[in-house]
Amino acid sequence: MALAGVQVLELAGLAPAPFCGMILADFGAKVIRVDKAKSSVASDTMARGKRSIALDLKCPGGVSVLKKLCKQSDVLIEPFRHGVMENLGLGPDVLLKENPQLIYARLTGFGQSGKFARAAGHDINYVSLSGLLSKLGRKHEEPTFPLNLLADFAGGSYICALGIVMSLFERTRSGQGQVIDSSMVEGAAYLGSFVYKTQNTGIWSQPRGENLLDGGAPFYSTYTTSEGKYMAVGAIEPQFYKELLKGLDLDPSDLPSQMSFTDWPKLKKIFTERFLEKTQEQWCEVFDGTDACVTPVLTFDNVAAHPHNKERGSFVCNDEGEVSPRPAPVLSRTPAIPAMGRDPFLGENTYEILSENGFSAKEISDLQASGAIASNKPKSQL
Ligand SMILES: C[C@H](CCC[C@@H](C)[C@H]1CC[C@H]2[C@@H]3[C@H](O)C[C@@H]4C[C@H](O)CC[C@]4(C)[C@H]3C[C@H](O)[C@]12C)C(=O)SCCNC(=O)CCNC(=O)[C@H](O)C(C)(C)COP(=O)(O)OP(=O)(O)OC[C@H]1O[C@@H](n2cnc3c(N)ncnc32)[C@H](O)[C@@H]1OP(=O)(O)O
Repeated sequence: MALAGVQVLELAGLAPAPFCGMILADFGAKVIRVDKAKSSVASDTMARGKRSIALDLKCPGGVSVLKKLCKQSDVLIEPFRHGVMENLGLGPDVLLKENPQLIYARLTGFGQSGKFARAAGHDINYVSLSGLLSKLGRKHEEPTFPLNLLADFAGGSYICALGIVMSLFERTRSGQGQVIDSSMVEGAAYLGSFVYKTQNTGIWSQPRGENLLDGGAPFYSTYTTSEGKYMAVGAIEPQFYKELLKGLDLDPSDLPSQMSFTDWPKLKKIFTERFLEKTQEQWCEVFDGTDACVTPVLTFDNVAAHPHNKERGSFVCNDEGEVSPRPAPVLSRTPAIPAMGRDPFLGENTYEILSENGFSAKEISDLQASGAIASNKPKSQL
């Protein structure tokens, strides 16, 4: 796999860092999640392919274990607000001095500097500060956030994973590590570059929810079918719009022009009424295989069984019967091979990780006795 041979330490966090670690694990990195020794519940629901070591970083023994692990690792991902790592004596100055090749990824909401650097926050706060939330939502409604996908995962996990991979690549030339300041506000804003950089084109000239791509246009929207399911329509270009009208059995000469936005509400009403005439399956029969850009809104229950997704194997099922998306993108020679086993228990692999990283059996039992480490399988793995 592409990242084989790369050792990553992921300090346990809520959602963005876990997904970042999972991406790296899916593509072959050896990812070690560092859990709290005193914690009993894992909040990491994206632990695929990871192992877990439990350390108490509030005690000197735990800190020195992490330092030693960092000396032998390529990447550290830390998910705490600014200042937490420094307070633990694990700031980048300390760790990069001991291992100048370390890539020290700091995945936070507000970044390492600025007024909010030490403030608590969640996805919705980061998207709001990115400016993008003001653009999302239906007409006359409050801004609507797309679950916690935009900042946590797209602007957070993915952007941070990209930073890590770029740093690993750069390190092959310089031999040096570096610090990644991955702010979810900035990651989300950066993903919104298209919206920022098209502000003067006129496509956002109307209030929120009344534009081309924010649900204002009748040909870029969702519609309810006769049995209460939905179809997604994205027929922007005239040739595709023509196919849409054909599928809906509407005569263009009876309708206002496609780009007359003052007529969009009227056109939307016509489309709404037409979509209510058939079931989702019937509309798929009409539109599948055409260029009308009309697709069913699939649910988690039927997404893996859709013929297109099934043919490509876009979803995988693990040993516990849990269906999830296959890692993307697909690399031709070194594709990701997601692990199929269950997620690790907290501290399940503490002993094996320590011994792989040069700790003797005596050192491990001393650490255990001092409470610096914890394990779910204390005896069986010694
Ligand atoms: C909207 C999302 C958040 C969604 C989260 C949910 C998806 C999950 C939340 C709860 C989960 C459920 C729950 O766990 C129960 C079940 C468990 C089961 O296994 C699965 C199902 C569950 C139902 C489970 C399901 C889901 O997983 C949940 C519902 C987000 O937006 S996430 C993004 C949040 N923002 C950031 O990550 C930005 C950067 N971070 C921060 O700003 C802060 O970390 C944050 C998030 C505000 C939290 O602040 P907090 O004060 O709590 O932490 P920090 O200031 O960062 O400090 C951490 C302290 O911990 C100490 N520490 C760390 N490691 C160790 C260690 N190994 N040993 C000892 N101590 C440690 C560290 O020193 C800090 O201590 P101090 O405070 O003293 O400095």
